Amino acid sequence: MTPALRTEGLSKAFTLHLQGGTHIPVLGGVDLVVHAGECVALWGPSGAGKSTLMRCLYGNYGAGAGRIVLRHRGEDLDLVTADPRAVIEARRETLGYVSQFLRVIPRVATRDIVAEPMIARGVPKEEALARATALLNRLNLPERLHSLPPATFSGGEQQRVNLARGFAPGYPVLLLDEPTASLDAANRAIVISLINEAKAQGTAIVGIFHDAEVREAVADRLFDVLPHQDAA
Ligand SMILES: Nc1ncnc2c1ncn2[C@@H]1O[C@H](COP(=O)(O)OP(=O)(O)OP(=O)(O)O)[C@@H](O)[C@H]1O
Repeated sequence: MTPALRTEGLSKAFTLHLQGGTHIPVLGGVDLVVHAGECVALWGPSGAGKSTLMRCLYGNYGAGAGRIVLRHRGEDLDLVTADPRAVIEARRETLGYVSQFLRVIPRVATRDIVAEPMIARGVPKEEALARATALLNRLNLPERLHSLPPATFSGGEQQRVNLARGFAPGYPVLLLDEPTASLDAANRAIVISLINEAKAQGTAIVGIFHDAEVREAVADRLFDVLPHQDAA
């Protein structure tokens, strides 16, 4: 089976230009393979490079070497060399990302923030808004908050808005960076259900789950992210 997402020899280092060009190697030769319907949890000590790998997978960080191959529209797309427009299109159609923190857009209502990626994928506005409302309700976000911008929401409320926005479109590949970090037990259980339902529908998931209970409930396997040998 063709993987939904894979990396081949992915390396990433940071160069601190304001610190005399200090070179910090983080990822070295990472070969990650994720298939449709499975959830792979990134695993490794603090500082090993899990978040860095996640950001590379979404194309937020350029790679130093190697390939990041996404199955997009039935073909392989190398996110490392792809044209920026192709990356944007892949994010719209194929690759979703739920980061830990919501990037708040001023004055835009929560319901619209959640509906926006669905509308961008061609879902009619009314249907997108209805799906947004249903998912926000499922995540226990009080209905009185749906029409407000989330700037003043609590950390857990903002995380649930982010989760609704990431899960609603049904991306074939979903990246989850600590999706339950700010949530209580009841909402964590709902997120576990959402992840397992997405897997059952064929979504390939890569996640960072510091919460052992969540990780054990959703992850099919762990992928070791090792501290770079030059960094030891
Ligand atoms: N933008 C950056 N510039 C310079 N160094 C960075 C940058 N981002 C991350 N690093 C460094 O890369 C290393 C890996 O960081 P990263 O956040 O990916 O680790 P992590 O495995 O996710 O850790 P944690 O489990 O603590 O969140 C760290 O040593 C960090 O200092």
